[in-house]
Amino acid sequence: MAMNAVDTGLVIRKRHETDKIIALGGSPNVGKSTVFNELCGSHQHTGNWAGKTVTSAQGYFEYHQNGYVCVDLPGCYSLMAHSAEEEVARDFICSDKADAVIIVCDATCLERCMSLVLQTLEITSKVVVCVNLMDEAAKKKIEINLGLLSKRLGVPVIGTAARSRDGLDRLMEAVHKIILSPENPTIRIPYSEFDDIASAVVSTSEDICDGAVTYEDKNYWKKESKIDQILTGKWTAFPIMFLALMGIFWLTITGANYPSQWLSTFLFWIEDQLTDFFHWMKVPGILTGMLIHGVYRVLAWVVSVMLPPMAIFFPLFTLLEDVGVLPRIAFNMDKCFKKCSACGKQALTMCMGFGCNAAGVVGCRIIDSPRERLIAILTNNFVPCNGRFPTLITIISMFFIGTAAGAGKTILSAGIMTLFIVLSIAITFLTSKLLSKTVLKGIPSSFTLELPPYRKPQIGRVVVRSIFDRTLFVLGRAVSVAAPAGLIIWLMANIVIGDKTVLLHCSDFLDPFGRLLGMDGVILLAFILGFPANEIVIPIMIMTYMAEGSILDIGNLTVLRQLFIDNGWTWITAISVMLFSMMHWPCSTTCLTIKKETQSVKWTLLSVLIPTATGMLICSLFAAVAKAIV
Ligand SMILES: Nc1nc2c(ncn2[C@@H]2O[C@H](COP(=O)(O)OP(=O)(O)OP(=O)(O)O)[C@@H](O)[C@H]2O)c(=O)[nH]1
Ligand SMILES: [Mg+2]
Repeated sequence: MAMNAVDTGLVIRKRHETDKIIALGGSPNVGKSTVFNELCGSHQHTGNWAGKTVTSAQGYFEYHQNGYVCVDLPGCYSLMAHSAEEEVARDFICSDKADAVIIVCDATCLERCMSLVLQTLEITSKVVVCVNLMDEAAKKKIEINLGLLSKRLGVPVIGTAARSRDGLDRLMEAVHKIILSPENPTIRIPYSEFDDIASAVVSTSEDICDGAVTYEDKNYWKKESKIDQILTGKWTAFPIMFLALMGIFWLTITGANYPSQWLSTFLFWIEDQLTDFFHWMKVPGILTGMLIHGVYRVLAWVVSVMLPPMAIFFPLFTLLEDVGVLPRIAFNMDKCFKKCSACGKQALTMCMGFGCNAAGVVGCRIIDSPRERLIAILTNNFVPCNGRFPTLITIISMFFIGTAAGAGKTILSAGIMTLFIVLSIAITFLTSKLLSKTVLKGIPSSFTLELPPYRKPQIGRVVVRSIFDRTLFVLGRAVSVAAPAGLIIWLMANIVIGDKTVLLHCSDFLDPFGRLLGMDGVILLAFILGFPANEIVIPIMIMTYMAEGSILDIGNLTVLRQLFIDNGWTWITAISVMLFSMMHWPCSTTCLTIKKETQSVKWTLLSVLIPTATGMLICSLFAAVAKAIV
């Protein structure tokens, strides 16, 4: 059998020499990563839209005492790759690295997945076809004759419902057998022998499915198209999106309010206990200062301010993602992006950016045209990521709403937050347009955006997974940055050079620049020190202001507000900080990711320069106008 050995550049990490390698390929959004996660116990990103997996992932599991390395590949419709991530899949399937290839198909539209199966069979006979989403097919009254399909294809065809692990054992049994069997050219029943039709020998996807897939209820998509008419309708789409966004923020702000206060009360109570304990142990004052008033205090702040909103926002976002709302949002925004000569899929990468800009930047691989991909990468940072939401929420609560929670007040804060997000999206459009008129000239390419079927999410699972995989992950990263930052700030606040502390020297130096932008030197310093992670910006401001005076109960927003006001904050400062928080340099992780994705220092620098310059321009304009009015 002819096999092209393609160098895939993918390093397979086997645990034992005898481990077997399984490739998991298939069309986009058919459940490859779900199969992968269930087999390997991993937590690859899954969700109901096409193009989540953009690089391959590896996992390990044992079945019948045999070791398997499983490779989760990006989705592709055919082995004729169009985009970077499809190439990853094609190269791996075409290389001879895999001992077996599982092609995952969607049971509700099997025909569409069949051409990839046929193409793969041209390359290797070690194929197992996994017809996934059998539960959905059953709901839609689609019947599939797996035996007949297997006969026609000449390889095992196994029905699964990966999300509930149904059929995965049978799948592995088949894989195990096919790996053990000697390599045979696939013996397929030629088309001429399919029952009564005898006109052609070459089988196509249609022929393979003919008679093996029956639709009992042909109108099953009627209900979905009705929902789509509303969600993507000319007059309804944008108001619904706006309200949904506001609803998410309302739930996040309302839900996070009390837990945030409880957490901070608790964590600062611990701080007191720790201080007493250090005193009792006769630990030198400098060490107590560094560890408790430096490291611990910033950590406590990051955790109490960030954890509750994230623990609410991420599950909500994941639910929308699993139902299938994300691609509808992209569909609605397609026209706007086209007008800016950018790609409609940028809406998807923008949505990813709300979670984490670095993830959004990697997600840009789903955009085929290099020009449009660069536009999406360069503007991703305009939507505030989860590290910046808490900053925005805290400032809104402190300066515009008051700290007492009431239904009216939280709706107002959700409204303000939504307006800021709409602004950030508007700036994304403007910058995309500007880029496509200047350094990244070109006409928009066309693409097909898939609207996946609505899927019922498993709510309990979504909540648990989004808390463990996303919330704790992001929090962990923030905490690991916050600890050393706390130490550095404490040192800067306690080392005196000349007549003042290093911290004061720095903030005094930055003060004139900060004032120009409607802020002050301390705030600008906090943004600069927050380069490793945006989450620590507010804690740094608090620490710096506190290094000058001293207050005790910083867990309380009213006290905190007073601290800020005592340091000269007005509503102008508050809005300037919010604007600058949305528009300044990307965090270090995002910068590194941009460098990796673009392979270019020039584009990385530009991606720092664009939001920073925009933020400076908008903040200084706002500050000048606002001060003139007041
Ligand atoms: N009802 C049902 N849903 C499933 C099943 N398997 C996967 N899903 C859902 O289908 C959606 C897509 O699953 P993924 O595993 O992300 O699909 P993928 O093929 O890896 O997608 P890409 O990486 O984007 O190509 C997710 O929302 C899953 O929860 C299943 O057996 N039944
Ligand atoms: Mg995937």
